[in-house]
Amino acid sequence: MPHASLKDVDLHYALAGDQSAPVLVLSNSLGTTMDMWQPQLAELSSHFQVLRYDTRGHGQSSVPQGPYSVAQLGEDVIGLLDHLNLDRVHFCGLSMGGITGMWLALNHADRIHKLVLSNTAAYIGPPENWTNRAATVQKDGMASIADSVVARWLTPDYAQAHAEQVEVLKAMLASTPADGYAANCIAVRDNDLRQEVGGIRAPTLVISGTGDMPTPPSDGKFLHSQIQGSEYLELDAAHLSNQEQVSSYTNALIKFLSVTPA
Ligand SMILES: O=C(O)CC1=CCC(=O)O1
Repeated sequence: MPHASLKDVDLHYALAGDQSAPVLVLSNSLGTTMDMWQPQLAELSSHFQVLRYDTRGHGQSSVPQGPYSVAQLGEDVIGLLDHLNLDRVHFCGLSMGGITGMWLALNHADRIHKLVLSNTAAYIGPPENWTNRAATVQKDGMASIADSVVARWLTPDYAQAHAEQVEVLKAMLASTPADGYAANCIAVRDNDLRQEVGGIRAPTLVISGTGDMPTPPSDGKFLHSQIQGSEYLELDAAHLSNQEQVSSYTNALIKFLSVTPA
């Protein structure tokens, strides 16, 4: 799959779907790759030109020297859009991907048409958790956190019934470069958009998971309360709600992104 050589990073990306359809960018969460969107890919590609990419430090993208900032993650998206001559796009990000989306909608409002903020928060504390997690993976490797982190991505009942999917997610996390993961932990740690998200003007859908512990519904409701005219959807899921509630998640995206605002 192609790479875009940007200022200080090579971004691995994939573009699928009808070239005349609106572009929808999908942005992955911390410790996953663009493959996290596999459950949505076929259906979304029949409505949109779907652009997925591996956030810097993840998957097959390069791992520039860290720590990173959310501004860097956002500028990577702008670099990728420029590289592909894409002017204005829909953007859906989950967790860290959602933070990137908030930053883009605030700092490059002219490039973002509609925004989906999924299982995310304007601020994910406490900071010491991120500092400790970054230090742990650099000392003990990614495998050392795989069980505890993935346990929070899916509800216990769902995980028990989908053991194979759990293993795929653990392998995805474990194969993330430790330096890249740690550098992104610091980007999440240092991000606080609570005072700014009220400035988002893009039509926005906020998606939460009832059983999401890292970014609980209270975080999604905060975003909904701050972003004028936003819509709110809560799914019966944990953090990776797109994996656990595949059809509800995909249908919600298609419905929201396809409606023309009055
Ligand atoms: O993996 C986690 O711990 C939850 C999470 C926070 C930011 C993100 O992208 O995932």
